Amino acid sequence: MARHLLTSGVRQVNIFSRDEAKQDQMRRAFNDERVRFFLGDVRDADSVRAAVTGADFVFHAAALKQVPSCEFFPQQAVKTNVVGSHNVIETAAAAGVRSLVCLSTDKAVYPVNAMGMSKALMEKTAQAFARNNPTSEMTVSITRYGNVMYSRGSVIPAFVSQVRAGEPMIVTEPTMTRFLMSLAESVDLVEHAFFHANPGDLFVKKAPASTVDTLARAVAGLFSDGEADLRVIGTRHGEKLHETLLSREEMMQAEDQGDYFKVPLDARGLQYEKYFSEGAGGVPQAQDYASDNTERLDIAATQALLRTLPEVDEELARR
Ligand SMILES: O=c1ccn([C@@H]2O[C@H](COP(=O)(O)OP(=O)(O)O[C@H]3O[C@H](CO)[C@@H](O)[C@H](O)[C@H]3O)[C@@H](O)[C@H]2O)c(=O)[nH]1
Repeated sequence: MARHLLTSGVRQVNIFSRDEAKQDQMRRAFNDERVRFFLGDVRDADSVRAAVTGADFVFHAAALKQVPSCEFFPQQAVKTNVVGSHNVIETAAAAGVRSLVCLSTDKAVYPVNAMGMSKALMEKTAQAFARNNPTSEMTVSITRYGNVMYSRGSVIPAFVSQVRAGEPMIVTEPTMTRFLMSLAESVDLVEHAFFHANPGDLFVKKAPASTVDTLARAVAGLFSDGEADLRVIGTRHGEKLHETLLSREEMMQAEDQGDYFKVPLDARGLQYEKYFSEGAGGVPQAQDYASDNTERLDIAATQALLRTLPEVDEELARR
């Protein structure tokens, strides 16, 4: 995101995070005076204030995001993903930020794990801010992602290194499906939200999906000449068989924007009797938008998608 912003000619990019070592790596990689680094933690509102003061746009991606670890430490997920997000929203609004995009996940829909539950509450916190502060200068919006391919700690780099080492590929449940998005597409989604959001809007990018079995075989086919060697270990703590980017109820409200769906804020107040109208009738036809009913990629199509990733090209060049 920062790289993308710098090429688009912004005046300054503030990067706020907890990890000084990673900041040091980024400082060297960017080597650009327009990038400023702020150490802190979203749990500490004072540290957030320094980073958002003077900013026009804020992109909030700070989170505990690993499903299994949040199952063991749910309070930590609440502190960072819920309380921390509240701190970011309130602090950014007070500092005069014009637009804040909060990153969420398909795991926030019908959540079954602590990570998804905490992200669902982050979404509610952002929507409640929009509903309760109609005169705020700041537009807060939400983007919901499926799996971002090759993101740190995710399954694709793990599969690549297992194949390269000649080790079996560790597969949880072969029939599990996941939406697949590239990092470039996830940057586009945030940009789309920055430019098109009304307060409280939620955006998703339409995306295809594959089973984990297909994904593993696609990686094996790209990085080895032999048969895929899969070791099935079963579902991990808190994992779902399929993910949902939009619930049926959200699909009923969603606006189809081509590559994106936008779900507008339900801005009604608590006095529901004001909204009574006769004759709504009928059962609205809508389905969840889920990884088991979106476009399904086979091995060849998954490989074609993987080949569009710069990380995969770099790895293949090292073969
Ligand atoms: O060694 C492994 C690790 C994972 N999986 C499976 O691969 C898929 C993807 O797993 P992973 O890359 O760990 O991603 P998720 O657990 O689906 O979660 C990621 O994708 C979410 C969006 O769905 C984000 O919200 C999370 O932050 C991010 O960690 C899942 O079906 C896993 O069960 C394996 O088969 N073997």
